[in-house]
Amino acid sequence: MTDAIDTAVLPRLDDSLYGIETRGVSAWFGDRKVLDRVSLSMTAGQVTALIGPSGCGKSTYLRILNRMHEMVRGASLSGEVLLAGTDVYAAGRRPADVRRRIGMVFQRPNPFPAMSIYDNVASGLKLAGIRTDREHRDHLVESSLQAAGLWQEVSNRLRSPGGSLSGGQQQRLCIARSLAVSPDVLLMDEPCSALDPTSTRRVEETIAELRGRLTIVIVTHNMQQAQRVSQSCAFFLASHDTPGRIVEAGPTDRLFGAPADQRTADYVNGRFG
Ligand SMILES: Nc1ncnc2c1ncn2[C@@H]1O[C@H](COP(=O)(O)OP(=O)(O)OP(=O)(O)O)[C@@H](O)[C@H]1O
Repeated sequence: MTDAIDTAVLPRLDDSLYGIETRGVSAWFGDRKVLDRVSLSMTAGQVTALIGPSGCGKSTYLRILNRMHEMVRGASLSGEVLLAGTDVYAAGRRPADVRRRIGMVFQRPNPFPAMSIYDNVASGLKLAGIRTDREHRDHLVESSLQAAGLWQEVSNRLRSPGGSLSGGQQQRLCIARSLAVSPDVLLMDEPCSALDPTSTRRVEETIAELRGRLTIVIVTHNMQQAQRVSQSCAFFLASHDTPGRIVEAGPTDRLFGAPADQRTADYVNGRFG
């Protein structure tokens, strides 16, 4: 094992936090424009929540951040996505490398159900092409499960299948799998929408514990959740003839307590959407 590999997969420390920023990002599916010049800075080590009514482009925006948008046939985009000051769409940058630095957790937990809990977490390393020896892998699996808040519940059954866990545990397993490769950014697309309230709380606790260790961007429809987990918020809005735009972005307390735009006030107070 080389030092370079070791450093690449060690749990992240505060001094290596990177934020992510977009400048003038627009997106299309075919010739339909769904996002219009979205500029947003997502602060290193903080949780940024993307909120807004259904169809305003939140998930599309999230998927642009780690180059998943381009996997959809006919999809295109313009603008810049800067991670540590470098455009993730720069010529020569490999999408797989970008996705390793910017991980994603989806709406429905998607562990490999027949694969063991241990191997599910280790699969993150394998998929990223990171080779480790057994001892180091054990360490990474444990520290990733610890960071995802699942270690205590599974440490005595690491060889049980991932599919034997509850929905909430499976979602934390997916978080652990993402963390195993030490990403700079974790994207979460409505990670609790398929979970019961208790599991939701547990995932929210995990998000709170991860704060300060990496940068998190979460899409949520749940206004209470946005207030509980995020420090910054961006409110997206689209209409039938206008693509999604950011109406307002800033500290979560301000967006909910003293929004500058009436549409933000109406949305966060549940008057539409
Ligand atoms: N694969 C696709 N092909 C064509 N159009 C798409 C595709 N995915 C999304 N869209 C369209 O792009 C627009 C933005 O969708 P997106 O899913 O990003 O919105 P959203 O704000 O995340 O919605 P929701 O909150 O319902 O998940 C919508 O009009 C949607 O119909």
